[in-house]
Parts: sequence; C-alpha cells; structure tokens
Amino acid sequence: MSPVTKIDQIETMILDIPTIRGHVLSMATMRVQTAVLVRVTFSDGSEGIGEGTTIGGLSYGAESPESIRSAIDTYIAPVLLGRDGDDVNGALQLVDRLVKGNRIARTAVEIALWDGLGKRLGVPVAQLFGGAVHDRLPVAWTLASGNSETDIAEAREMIETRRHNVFKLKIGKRTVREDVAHVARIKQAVGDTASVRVDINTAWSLQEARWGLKGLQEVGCELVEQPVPARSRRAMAELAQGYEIAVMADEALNGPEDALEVANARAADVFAVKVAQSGGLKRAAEVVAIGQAAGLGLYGGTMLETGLGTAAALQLFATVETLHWGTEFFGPLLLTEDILANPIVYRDFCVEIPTGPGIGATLDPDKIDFFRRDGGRTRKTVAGA
Ligand SMILES: O=C(O)C[C@H]1C=CC(=O)O1
Ligand SMILES: [Mn+2]
Repeated sequence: MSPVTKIDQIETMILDIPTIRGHVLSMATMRVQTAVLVRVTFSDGSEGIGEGTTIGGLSYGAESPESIRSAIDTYIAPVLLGRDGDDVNGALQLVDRLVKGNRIARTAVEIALWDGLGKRLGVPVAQLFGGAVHDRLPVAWTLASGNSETDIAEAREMIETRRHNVFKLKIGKRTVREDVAHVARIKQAVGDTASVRVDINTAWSLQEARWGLKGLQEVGCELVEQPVPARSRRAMAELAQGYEIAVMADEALNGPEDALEVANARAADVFAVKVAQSGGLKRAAEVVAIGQAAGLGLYGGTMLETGLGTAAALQLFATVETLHWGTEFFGPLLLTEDILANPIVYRDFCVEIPTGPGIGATLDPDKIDFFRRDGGRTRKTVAGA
C-alpha cells in the first residue's frame, strides 16, 4: 500500500489588488479587491491552492478578509495538519463540526484540498465532481461605474468586442425612480443586443421593491437580484410571485439549508449559486441540486474572486447541466492585473473552463509578491511545530 499523503503545512496571505475603475455597489464602492489565498503543502511535495474572498470589507457579509485569514490560521489549519490529504470529505466533516459559519474561510481551504487531490490524480477538479459537460459558459459583466453614460460606453465596447452581451447593473444607492431611469437609459442604448439585469444588494424595503419591480419590468429589465434583505423571505416570495420579472436570491443563500428554505417558501425564481457563500464547492453543488429539484433557474454567481477562485468555480459549474441564466465569472477582468500565470480566457461572450489538473490555475509568483499585504509575510501552520 502506498503511504498516506499527509497535510503538512497551510499558509495564508492577503492580497490587495486595485480594480480597473470604481465599482459602485449599494453598500460600498470598491477601488481595491482583497483576496485571501491559501496554499496547502502535502507530504509528497504536492500543493493545492485556494481562495476566500468577500466584497467591501464587512459591508457585504459577516466575514472580512482579516476574519477569513484568522479563522483559517487559528481554527481550521491546526485541526487539518497531519490528516490524510486525499480524504477531502473527512476534512470537511471535521471542519463542519469544529467551525460554525465562516463559510468563506472554509471555502478557501476546501478549494485547496480539491486542487491538491486533482493535481495528485492528474485530473481537473470537474472530474472529481462527475466530469465537465461544458468547455465554456456564458459570462455577464457588471456595469457599476456610478454613471449612466460611462456604463453605456462600457456596454457598447463589451458588445462590439464580443466579450459580454449580458449586463448586471448595480443599483439601490439612489432613489427607486432615479435607478429605474438609469436602467431604462442603458436598456434603450443596448436594445435587443443585450440582456439587462439588476442587483440591489438588499437595499430596498418591500414597498420600494414593489415600485422598483413594476418600473424595471416595464423598461425591459429581465431579472432583479436580492432586492430586499436576506432574511426577508416573505417579501422575496411576494415579489417573486407578484411580478413577471425574475427574482434571484443571492445574499439569502448561505448554503444548502438556506437553499431548501428559500425553495420551500418560493422566495425566488432563480438561485445565484456562489461557491464562497455556500461554504465551498461541495456545498455549492448541494445548493445547485436543491435548485434543480425545486425547478428553479440557476446562475453561477461570484464574489469577484481573482482568477484562482474563478477557476475553482468554473470547475464546478462546468458539471452543471443547465445554467438557465448563465454566469458572472468575470472577477479577474475587474482587476488591474491577473495573478495567474495562465489567465482565464474570455471570448465570444463566454468564459472558458481551465483544463489543467486540479482547478487549472497556476499563480504568477511576481504578482503575488507585488500585491501581498504585510510586505509579503505569510502565516504558516506547520505539522509537528
Ligand atoms: O452579486 C453580488 O452581489 C456581488 C458581485 C457579483 C458581481 C458584482 O459585480 O458584484
Ligand atoms: Mn448579488
């Protein structure tokens, strides 16, 4: 019998990477994206890499980049050291028992474990999830410059260069009337050449959302993402059932338990399935399964991860038969620089699934050194130390 490949070391680092322009969301304006990267080293010398990323510090959700890193270093890494690296399910069950919440932190480590296993077996992670049924997926772009004219110019360029023809507009910061007028201007400019959707990031009350959805569907917007707070399931159900425009759950979906409750309450027409928010690739696959069983639409969502987290998500979504609303795996394109030596490829309105072993991502060491916070000091948790 070959010796067990043990988890030897788990290393974390924070990267701060500027965005190509201000990304204006209802709760924060991003000028930098902060990613937490994990590198797991195994006893046979193999490695796995993972990413756990949120948006806008603590303004989007309950985890911050700093809390993600600290949860990994303090609570997740020490219990995994010395374990069999091939036993990913065993590691996940152990972490599930010992660490509540902290889904993004758990995701970062989980991705690194799948990546390590895939690399050792010489297969893409998609194969560990039953095999890819797509080699590319449609990919949306988010228009969020904060200015209608800039957004229109950006949309036109994306359509002309065949990069994107699906646009998600970030609204919810201005009045409902101003937001609907902004969406109408953009829809009018792109006409039938593009699909226009919006994301409110929970900013509306139910009353505002009633006016908002009525106005949005009148101007040709096809889908509205998380108009009201994550916990407002009854409001989401009223909106999903009361209007033709599709209502998509995002912040409301934190793993399979939420997915089941949202589906039971008919509190969405579509699930935005996010790997990080679900608690990892395996949990995201469970959210997908619940959406499928409930007959809901599916969409591959992002936390604006770098190429690393994006590659991991692509491995899973390549295995999903039907993504009725496509994906938004454009994270690397929002950043001034790609941190991968083999950047994700975008062409013909699609994103291509990386084909190499593991998640199919190789880090560019110079970029990592350049964007590292703390002058390049990593924190290492080492077996037997
Ligand atoms: O969906 C979100 O709320 C977060 C994210 C996804 C795309 C984007 O621009 O922001
Ligand atoms: Mn969203």
